[in-house]
Parts: sequence; structure tokens; C-alpha cells
Amino acid sequence: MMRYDQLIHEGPRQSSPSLLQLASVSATVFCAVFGIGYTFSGGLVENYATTRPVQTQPAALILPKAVRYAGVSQGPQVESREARTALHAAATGTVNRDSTLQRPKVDPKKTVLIGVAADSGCGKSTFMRRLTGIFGGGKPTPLGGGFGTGGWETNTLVSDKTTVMCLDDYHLNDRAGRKVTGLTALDQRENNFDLMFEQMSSLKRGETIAKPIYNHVNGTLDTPEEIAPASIMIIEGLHPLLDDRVAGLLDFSIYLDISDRVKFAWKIQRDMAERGWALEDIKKDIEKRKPDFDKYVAPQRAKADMVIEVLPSRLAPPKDETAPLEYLRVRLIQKTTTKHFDPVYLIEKGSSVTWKPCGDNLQCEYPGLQLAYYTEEYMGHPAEVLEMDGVIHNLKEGLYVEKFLHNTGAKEFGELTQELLKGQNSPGGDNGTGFMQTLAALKIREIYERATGEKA
Ligand SMILES: Nc1ncnc2c1ncn2[C@@H]1O[C@H](COP(=O)(O)OP(=O)(O)OP(=O)(O)O)[C@@H](O)[C@H]1O
Ligand SMILES: O=C(CO)[C@H](O)[C@H](O)COP(=O)(O)O
Repeated sequence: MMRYDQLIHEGPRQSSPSLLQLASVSATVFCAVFGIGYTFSGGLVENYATTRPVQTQPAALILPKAVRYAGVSQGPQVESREARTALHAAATGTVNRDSTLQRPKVDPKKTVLIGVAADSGCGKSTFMRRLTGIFGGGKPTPLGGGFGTGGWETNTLVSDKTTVMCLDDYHLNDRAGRKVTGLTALDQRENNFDLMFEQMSSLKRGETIAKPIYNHVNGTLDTPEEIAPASIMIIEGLHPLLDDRVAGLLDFSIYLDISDRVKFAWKIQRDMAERGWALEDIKKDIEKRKPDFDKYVAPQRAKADMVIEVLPSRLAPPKDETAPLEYLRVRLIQKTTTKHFDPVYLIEKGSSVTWKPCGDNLQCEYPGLQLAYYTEEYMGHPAEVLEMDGVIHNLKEGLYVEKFLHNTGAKEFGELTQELLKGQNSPGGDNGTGFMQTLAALKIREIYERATGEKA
């Protein structure tokens, strides 16, 4: 393994064998491939050598991120992940390039860079599907098609207009390397912010970059991939706002603030049901991450232009700490001072409203629906907050709620409801998470149009 800057400027330490040679390479050989990483000593970074990491999770239980975003299948998984990664890295040379991606060159003045910050397992993939869906241009797919369709293991998703990049790709060390440093991936020192800044600046100038890849399946740093500028570029991950230089490049930023109780429920759902983890392991994982999460991730809330805060319901609170979390209260916290952005409001701007729309126009079953709108000081910034607790059982009746909302970013009345209906089968489709994420997506489209003067 090499450092990212070495990977990019000197090329990876991988040979480029012929297909015949590749066919004869065994997993055993690749498991012995050496890499160079970093370790920390008194604040200084030192090199160390490590072999490729050993997987602790069964291969079939972890899906590559881009596959989860796009909701597509990449075909059967090969038994040895080490072998798969090495085969691909070797087969694709120094930089993975998607030669099928036909996009007209974009004018750098007509692009926006959006940051989405959240902890792992907090619904970024779900939000990305809603957000990219608003821009049309076809369903986003993994860059290069993804592994299994002739591509490589990637975290990057592309459509005609959008490119979603995952900041995990800027991890400084691979999984084995982090075991040596003893630091978590959330730690500032485990991420290459210099390179992140350099590359995001290049994209904003209209230049193509060779972005590193952190392979979540193997826990390895793979051959970089070529990323060309797109009209709407989204960086999502743990730290889009931590480094002031990177934060300064963003046209708009969102923080998904999932309260501990909700995060735990979602992690159980995903890691127990989909990945076969034990409950105790999930608890331990959350606890292990918590100090660094509080130190490096959570403070970004103060810098975000918009925060989507997800809390247990007050209309139908869980019976106790261990009861399943069926209903949610979601707050859309909107800073009032952001360029190109006018907060969504309910009924009258600047007022304070609590509204239960249940009645002739909107049928409610348990637990019902409550909306609220008010202003508040959020982490030292003036903000307008739209709040939703409960669910909209019949999403078509969302039209009645839409009637009382203003500055939604919809191009015509009814578009918000249409988008809610499109996402009704996604997680949170009938509650405030789906509702606020859809509003956020419409607002981002509006920001793109205002900032660039282009129609999305
Ligand atoms: N609004 C929601 N309501 C209920 N469950 C949700 C919601 N959003 C996400 N989830 C669930 O939470 C889990 C994690 O979601 P998702 O994979 O989108 O998170 P992520 O932030 O992309 O995670 P990672 O960074 O680890 O890839 C999934 O099981 C998903 O179904
Ligand atoms: O926080 C994370 C994702 O946002 C991951 O923990 C981090 O990227 C390390 O990945 P892995 O656990 O697959 O080695």
C-alpha cells in the first residue's frame, strides 16, 4: 500500500499484467502484497509497513457503497476480497477511467459543490438517492459501472448531471493501518484534508482529478479513479466541513443530525438484519466511535447551512429506552444568512406556528401529524425551523400540507408531493425524514439554478 499522494503522482505499486497473467494470479499471492502507511508519533506522521488486512466480516454481507446508493446489484461476489481488489487494481493500470461516461465538458462557473455531513449509518445513501433524483438525467450508477460489470470497487455515483463522491476515499490509512495507529477513521489525523482541498479546488476550476479510493469491502486503498467536473458535485461523508479550506469551497452544506437513540435503531436495522452483526457488537461499535464522533463530526453542525435533526417522536414517544422506535420528530434547521437560499416556511414568514392538519383534507391515523415553524438561535446563528412529527399516511394528501408551505423550491404547486410519492417506498418515505430530505433536495436544485443561472 502507498500514501495517496504517491498513488496519484507516482502511480500505484501494482504491476499491469496481461489478462492471461491475471487469470493465473492467486489470492495467496495478493494477501502477501506489502503496503506503506502512516503512524503517528508525537504529532508527526511516520511510515510503517503492513500487509493487506484480514477481513472479519463475511464478504457477502457487505455491499459496496455505490451499489447501496444506486440500489443496483453488482452480481455475485468473488470469494476473496483481496484477490478481487488486486485483480482490479492491476487490470486497470494507474488510474481507473470510465470511458463510457459521455458528458459535455462543464463550464466551471456553472458548477456547484455541495457538502453532506453525517456519521456512518445515518441515511446518507437514502438522502443521496432523493437528491440526485431531483436533478433527473437518469438513475445514478457507480462510476465505471461498478465491480461485477467490468468496473472497479467504487464509492462514486454518477448521473448525467451529478457526481457524488464519498469522503471516506480520503482516509489516510487502510483498515490495517488504522489498527497500527490506533486511531479511528473519524479522527482528523486519519484523513488527508490537504489532498481533499487540492482536489476539490481542482474540480471547481474545471480540472479532472485522480481521486483515491477507500475500498470498504476490503478495507484497502485502491487504484485511484478519474473524476471529471460535473454540474452538481456532492461530497458526502464524515468531514466535509471540518477543514475550513474545504468548507470554504462549498456552495451549500447539510448536516444529517441523527440522535443517538435513532442512530442505534437504524444501525440495528442495518447491521443486524442486513449484515449479521450481534446487538452487543453494534453497541460496542457506537460506543467506540462516540468520543471521536463528538470531537470531529458533531461540531460541523455549527458550520452547516442546513441541519436535518432526527429525534424520537413526541406525539408517540417510545415506551422506554429499549422499545422499537416507530415514530420520529424531524427538524429542518435553516440558517437565514446563506447566499442563494431562502428558508422554507409555514403559513407566515417569521411567525411561530404549530399545526395539526388532520381533518377533512388530511386523514390521520395513529399517531397523527403535527407540523411546526419557528425561529431560533442555532449554535450561535439565526435560524428558521420547520418541524414535522408523525406520518402522512396517504402521501397524496401531502398536497394539503404543501399548500401552506412557502419557498419550497418546487417549480410548480404539487411538485413536492410528487417527489414525496416517488420516494414513498424509501426509508422514512411517509415521515419527516423523507419530507425534509425532499425539501432539502428541492432547495439544492434552486441554489444550483440561482448560483449558475442554469436550468436544472
Ligand atoms: N429515514 C429513515 N428511516 C428509517 N430508516 C432509515 C432512514 N434512513 C436510513 N435508514 C436506515 O438506516 C440504515 C443506514 O442508512 P444508509 O445506508 O442510507 O446510511 P449511510 O449514512 O449511507 O451509511 P454508511 O455511511 O455507513 O454507508 C439503513 O438500514 C436504512 O434503511
Ligand atoms: O465512518 C465510516 C464511514 O463513514 C467508516 O467507519 C470508515 O470509512 C472506515 O470504514 P471501514 O469500517 O469499512 O474500515
